[in-house]
Amino acid sequence: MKGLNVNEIDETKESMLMGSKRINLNYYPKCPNPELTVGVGRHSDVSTLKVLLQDDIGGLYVRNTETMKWIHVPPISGSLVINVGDALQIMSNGKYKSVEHRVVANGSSNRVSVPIFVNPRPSDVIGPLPEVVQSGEKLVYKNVLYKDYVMHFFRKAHDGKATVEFAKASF
Ligand SMILES: O=C(O)CCC(=O)C(=O)O
Ligand SMILES: [Fe+2]
Repeated sequence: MKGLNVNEIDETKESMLMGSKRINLNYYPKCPNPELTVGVGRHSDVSTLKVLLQDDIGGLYVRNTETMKWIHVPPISGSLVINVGDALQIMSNGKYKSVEHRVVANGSSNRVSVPIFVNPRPSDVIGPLPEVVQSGEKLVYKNVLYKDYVMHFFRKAHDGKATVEFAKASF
């Protein structure tokens, strides 16, 4: 938060940054032809942050934004993978970028993943934090009701980093 000029987290900010949590339970049965199927299609998470305890199976890929190449996250059992999500991209006015990722099933093992999503509350209106834009920088994102943002994400198929366009400022 220091990198965003935020030195104090009051109740409103606490709610916007971490007012609700969600846990997903993902099961990827072993798949004889992983290249012919989709584990989880490419997307960014709608959360502020996501925390995922790793096992030794692997299958999570993240996208390098410069080369656009997919990088396999090395499965280090017991380590935590922490992803920036769209809510933090919006609140940081684009300084922190949510990571595009996808999941490929494994050819020889079943895999279970249990990501923990730390989110704003559904009733929070999120937008670039005042501390981030106090120097007068251009607003890249507008204020959106977080519930509307999440509904927009779930109404469509996964489509990479397109969800965050919903919160793009249009002026
Ligand atoms: O299973 C994984 O490694 C990640 C799953 C995921 O991206 C998600 O649940 O949003
Ligand atoms: Fe995800």
